[in-house]
Amino acid sequence: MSLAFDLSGCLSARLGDGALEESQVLVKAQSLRPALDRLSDLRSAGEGDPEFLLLPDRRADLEPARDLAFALNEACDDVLILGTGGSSLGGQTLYALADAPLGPAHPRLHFLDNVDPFGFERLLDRLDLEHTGVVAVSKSGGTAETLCQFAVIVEAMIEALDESRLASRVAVITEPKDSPLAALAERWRLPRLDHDLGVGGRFSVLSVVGLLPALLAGLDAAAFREGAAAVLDRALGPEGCELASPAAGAALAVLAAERGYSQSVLMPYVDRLADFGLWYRQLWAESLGKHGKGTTPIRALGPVDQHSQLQLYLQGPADKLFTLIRLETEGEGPRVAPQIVDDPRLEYLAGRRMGDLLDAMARATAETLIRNGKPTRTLVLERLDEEVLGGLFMHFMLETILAAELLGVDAYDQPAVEEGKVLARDYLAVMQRD
Ligand SMILES: O=P(O)(O)OC[C@H]1O[C@](O)(CO)[C@@H](O)[C@@H]1O
Repeated sequence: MSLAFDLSGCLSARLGDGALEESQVLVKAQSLRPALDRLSDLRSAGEGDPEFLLLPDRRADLEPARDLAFALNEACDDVLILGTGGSSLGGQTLYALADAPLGPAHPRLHFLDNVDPFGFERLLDRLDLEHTGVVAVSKSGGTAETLCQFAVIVEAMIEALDESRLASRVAVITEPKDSPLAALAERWRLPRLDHDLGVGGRFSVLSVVGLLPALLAGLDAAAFREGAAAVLDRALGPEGCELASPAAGAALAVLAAERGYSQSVLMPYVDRLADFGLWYRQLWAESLGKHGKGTTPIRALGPVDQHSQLQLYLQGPADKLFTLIRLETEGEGPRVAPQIVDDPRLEYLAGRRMGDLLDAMARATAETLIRNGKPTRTLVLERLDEEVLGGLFMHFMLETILAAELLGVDAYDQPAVEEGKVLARDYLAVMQRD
């Protein structure tokens, strides 16, 4: 499995004089060779940082996750996945791949990643807690929003089920060390999966953090890792600096940023990848946005955002680098019956399939962006399944850490977000308790 990213729409051959030359991108990508070799050595050694690179080759950690998924599947019609940022977005993206509704064999998953009491209480009111499971995910075990959700739900579950049955419905994924969430799990002897110590939240999608929700939805967890492994093999091997590689994607983003392209739009034409854009947004933003560096990730969805954002993309500031992802859908989906649209003005639609329209829209937008001089990278997928999605995750994680390498920033920390967290606690401290 390989992902054929096409960068030609970002280069002078298509965009004209003044645009980036292919050779510039390739030279920059080549400068990442030592970094790629380091990552390759790490993978061969089977240990070291960044540990997320080792996940595609692991299987043993999936066994306890399968057991937990099986137990929750047996007991629950609904499972709430509590957590935020990297503890939620990967799972949400994987879940979007599952066919919904999933049928009696699998529970409905609800990803609660916010603390707006309105939506929270509305969902809780609708659930039958007797048949509801909860998985709280937090790498640090100390995130206020997740702990607040957890405390509220545990109390409701104790009331509905009795404390003695809590461990049959509530589980936790957190690092194997002391934390407020770990202590609560210990207090009620809740089942617990380890969040790998060396895997950052936004790099955790291929760990049990993303794969437990996938297993709950009946997806093939190992296949995600196989797809990621295939991308990794190629990215770290002799083809690692060719134009379609993550190294070239990183080089392109950094070179484009130097020319004022300070925003990066990811626009899939696939509903099932709508959440992928949210996952990518955190990955790119938190990993690169430091010391005045980084570019702003923008999540779009085609064709719907053609009718909302495209005007700006075409005639607004020339500051955006585009990545369009399309799935081959020509000839697929429901057909527009010619007898219903027997109006000459609709002749272009008569007898066409919905997938024809989607495909035509995606191709037309890519071409229009390029004709208007907007650097546009495209990826055409022949299919979308666990293997391909696993490969996409790995491609973008590699692209991100390689861009960090070029920018000279640490891809794995997010020091600036702490300030607001501390201030929020100060505000809470002076609020009245009832
Ligand atoms: O998994 P945790 O520790 O609850 O953190 C959730 C998210 O919060 C952040 O630390 C940012 O506040 C993200 O990096 C992380 O994905």
